Amino acid sequence: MEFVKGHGTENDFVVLPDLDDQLDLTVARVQALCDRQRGLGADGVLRVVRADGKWFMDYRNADGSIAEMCGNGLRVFARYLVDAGHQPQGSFVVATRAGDKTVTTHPDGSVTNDMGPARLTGTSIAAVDGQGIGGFAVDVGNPHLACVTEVPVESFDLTVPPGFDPVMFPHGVNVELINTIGDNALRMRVYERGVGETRSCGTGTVASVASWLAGQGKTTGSATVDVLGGQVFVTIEPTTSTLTGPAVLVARGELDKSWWDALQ
Ligand SMILES: N[C@@H](CCC[C@H](N)C(=O)O)C(=O)O
Repeated sequence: MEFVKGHGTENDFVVLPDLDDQLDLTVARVQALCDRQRGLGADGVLRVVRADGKWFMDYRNADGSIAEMCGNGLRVFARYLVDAGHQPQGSFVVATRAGDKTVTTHPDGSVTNDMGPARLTGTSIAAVDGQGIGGFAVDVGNPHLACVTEVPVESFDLTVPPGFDPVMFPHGVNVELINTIGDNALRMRVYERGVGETRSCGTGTVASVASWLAGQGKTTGSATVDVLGGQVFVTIEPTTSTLTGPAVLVARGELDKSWWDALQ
């Protein structure tokens, strides 16, 4: 069983090509694959399926839970399809649980995702390190609470999950902490639902820019977002948003069949 390891701004993934939709990707298998001691190690798994003439990105968080969308994963997924010869360089559509997304791969290895609309659904408070930090709830296909703060994001302890309002976010939420660091330039840290702190979150960067704009009374604009694993560029438009950033394939290999079969 083939695997590929890749990352987008160090948000890392195990890519599992399963074109004919044969794999039984159980929670235990996802957890083992993502475990950095007993598996390959990753923030999530991207299962590559070809269904009804379309590519489908089956995304799983490291804890085995299913999420609707993954922005960094989508770039890695697109890079894999081009690298494997399944798609020519350029634009094509990938189906996700949050709908069809157009991706455009570039010769320098970067990828631009059309992420769809970033919808602001209200305001709420994240409890981080004993502090209440206000932010906007943003739906980028998956749920975010994106909090612009003047407290330096480096100072927060994200080894502990942030608290949030379970009524507003009944299915959990990804929490972003954001500083403005220059003209149209942000820095972000993120605590991801189903994973913990990661070095980047693509949907989180889109939510962050939408929240930062909303704080200025704006609904459109662009910004770079520095994350622990690099930098991405986000544009928010009236009816959609785009995310551009690197997508790197690191390794490919074979999973051991007896290891896989022993996991239920
Ligand atoms: N890292 C991803 C987001 C993955 C899903 C998220 N943890 C969730 O549960 O919604 C990204 O790059 O967007």
